[in-house]
Amino acid sequence: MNQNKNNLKNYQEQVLGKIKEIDDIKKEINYQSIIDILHNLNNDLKKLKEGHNSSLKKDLLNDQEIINFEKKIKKLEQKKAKNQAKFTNLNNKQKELFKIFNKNENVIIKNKREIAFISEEIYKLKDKLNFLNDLEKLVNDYKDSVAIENEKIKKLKEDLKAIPKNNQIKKYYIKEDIRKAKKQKLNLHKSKKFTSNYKNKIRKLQDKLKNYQDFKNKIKNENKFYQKLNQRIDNTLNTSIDKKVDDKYSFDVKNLNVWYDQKHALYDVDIKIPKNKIIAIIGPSGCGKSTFLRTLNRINDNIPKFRMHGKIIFDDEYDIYKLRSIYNHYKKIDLTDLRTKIGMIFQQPNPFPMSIRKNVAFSLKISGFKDRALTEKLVKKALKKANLWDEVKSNLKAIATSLSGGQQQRLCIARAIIQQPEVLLMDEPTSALDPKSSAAIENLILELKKNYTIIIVTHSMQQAQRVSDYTAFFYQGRLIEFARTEELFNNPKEQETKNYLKGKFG
Ligand SMILES: Nc1ncnc2c1ncn2[C@@H]1O[C@H](COP(=O)(O)OP(=O)(O)OP(=O)(O)O)[C@@H](O)[C@H]1O
Repeated sequence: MNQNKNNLKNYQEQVLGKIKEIDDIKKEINYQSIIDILHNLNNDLKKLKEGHNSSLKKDLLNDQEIINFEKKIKKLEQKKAKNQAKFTNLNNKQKELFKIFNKNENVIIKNKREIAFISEEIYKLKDKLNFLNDLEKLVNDYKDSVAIENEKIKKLKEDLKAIPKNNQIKKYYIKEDIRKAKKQKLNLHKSKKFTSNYKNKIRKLQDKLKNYQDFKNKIKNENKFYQKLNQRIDNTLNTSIDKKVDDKYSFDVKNLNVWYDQKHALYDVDIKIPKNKIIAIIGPSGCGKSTFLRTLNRINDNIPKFRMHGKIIFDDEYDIYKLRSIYNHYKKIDLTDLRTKIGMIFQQPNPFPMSIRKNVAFSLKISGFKDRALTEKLVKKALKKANLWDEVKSNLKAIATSLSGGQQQRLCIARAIIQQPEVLLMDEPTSALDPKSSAAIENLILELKKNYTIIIVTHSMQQAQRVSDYTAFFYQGRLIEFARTEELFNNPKEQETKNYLKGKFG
């Protein structure tokens, strides 16, 4: 363990050393403007050389000026070479760091699997131990029983002595009782032996359990170590030359086309969805609103003959159809993780047929989270965020389907929130609800905006205007107009949008 700790420490020092090297190079070459510097140097050199040649030809420069020019050219060439070398060095070092990041990430994933496996083993062992502990209690009972049998035999022997010699029948019965008691003692002995073997086993199992628990903690700590280290690497890489994001976007959709078999459902959609805003998607029935929404967390993948072309960048970094960073091809994202970050709420509330508490805690449970106390806290927090806590706190054990439609929808929102998503996709979340419940959901959406990007498909133009910051209008599979909601409704630019708002179709 200590040896391992030292190894990890050395490894950490190595990686931190690499990070420092990169930071130093960045500082030295002012990496943000390195491309500009190289570009300018190239231009200067070109000009100087041209000037030099033409001046020589025209005989306009004296010898000293020629020497000065040549010196200047040489100096700049050296500067360029030096910067270029540093730049190349920086790129190579960053590549190395990408690789280390990826390697660490693999270890983390492997360790997580191992932790899940060990947790399962620990669970089984504890079960066995409980059973054996019960058996051990029986051993103690046996001891008492043996003592009783001994007492019985002693008493019977005394009785036997006291019986007159000629009373053979009585003697026979007492001897029979003694024989039975001895037999019983023998049985008890056998049982005792049997159970004391188990005692050994219990000890062994307890040792094994302790080893497992220690091992689990060790892996957990190791993972914390790798995660911290990768965070450091990520921070260094994320300030790399390529990545410069001023405005933050949850999605950058580029040239998206979608087909269901022969049906071309979306055409060349380009849209950037700003972070922590509410975006309404409107348009007549069948224009592709749901298709667009469902393409953002890839649940359309499940539809047979679904096909897409184009690119969707999530959170300024991940290509969601390639499942990797656009800056670092080694940095991958898992589809399940992605869907955790992009929660979805459907038209019909769909609580599971289990208690309110279990519904909200569901995702924690299936991801193997076993800390009961923390689960309770997170469930409460999610229900509070979903504005449902006060209505259900006294009866968390009630079956979720007994709630009203509006409450069920807020429960589904709590179930999505507990996964700490970054985006909530909502497909007509209020169309199955009465006006009062709809208003509660709308208020909730407005509150949630602080923490999440919300994209909401709605048939109601009033709702779009009430809740959203931006509105996208789709028509016949095309994104016709995307603008601030006020602008789109008061001053639409496109003829189709004007027609739709006037109620000419849909
Ligand atoms: N699973 C599918 N298989 C084949 N075609 C589909 C499928 N899902 C949707 N479509 C078609 O794709 C087009 C877009 O449908 P989509 O459901 O995205 O539209 P929408 O604007 O959400 O409609 P609505 O407002 O009626 O819900 C429609 O012509 C629809 O018939």
